[in-house]
Amino acid sequence: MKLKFSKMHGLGNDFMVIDGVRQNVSLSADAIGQLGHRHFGIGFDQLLLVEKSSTPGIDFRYRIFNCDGSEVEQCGNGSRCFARFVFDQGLSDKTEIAVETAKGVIYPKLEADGNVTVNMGVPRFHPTEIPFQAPNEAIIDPLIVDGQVYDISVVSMGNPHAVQVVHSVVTAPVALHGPLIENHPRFPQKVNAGFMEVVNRNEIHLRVYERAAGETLACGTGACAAVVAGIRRGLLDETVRVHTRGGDLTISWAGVGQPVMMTGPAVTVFEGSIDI
Ligand SMILES: N[C@@H](CCC[C@H](N)C(=O)O)C(=O)O
Repeated sequence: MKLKFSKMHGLGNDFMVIDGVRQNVSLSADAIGQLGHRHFGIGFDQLLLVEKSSTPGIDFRYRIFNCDGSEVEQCGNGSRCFARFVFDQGLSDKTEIAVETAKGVIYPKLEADGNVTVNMGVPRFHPTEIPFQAPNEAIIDPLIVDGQVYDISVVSMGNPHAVQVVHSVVTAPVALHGPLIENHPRFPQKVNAGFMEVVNRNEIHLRVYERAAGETLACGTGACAAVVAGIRRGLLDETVRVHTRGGDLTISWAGVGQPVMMTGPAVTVFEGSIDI
């Protein structure tokens, strides 16, 4: 069978996006892993699958798979590409849609300037919602990694994040400590590890070692989690420019109980088809 797809990216976080509304798609974790391979496949950080939703008032269902084939709950850069894809492919003529994910509904909106703004939902902090092994909810938790104590803030944006503040993202040991944090036994479903350098109250630099994908050029949910963590620590104001290695995102959060808003680009690189 020939499977049609688009190759897209949000700030260099790259995706294979598949229309599962007009195509009958069934891919095993192994098959996704092969497609995701940078040398033997198409290559991507995540595969995004567009499906119909059976929930009244919801336009689509959004399924996300890391490049190792594992299904995950949320992907921020992917959500902007998802909205651009369904509009450009004629699956919807709406510029604002409601999209069901494994962990709640998100609301992407295509902006006149080509960017996409997404209401990413309300962040969660309770250890059981991450999940994270801790006696109670805290803004900062000490995590012992390789004999050192890391002050992390845990945030769920649907998917799990552990954010730490570093002096410089250039010298931060992302490749060395990212996998140790990702696989730390206190995170039973693993975690995305964020390294945030605060420039001022409205600007940060961020690198994220993503669960199952390694360091990516940008992580949308990682940016949301970092800004939320920075605001809770009293370091940041409500609206923050996040500089990633792949470019900039704007993230806003009005506080506990409020949704996180993310604005940034979504780019189609090419369309293709592959025999599966
Ligand atoms: N790149 C994404 C996050 C993708 C999922 C993540 N690796 C996980 O396992 O939770 C983003 O832009 O949010």
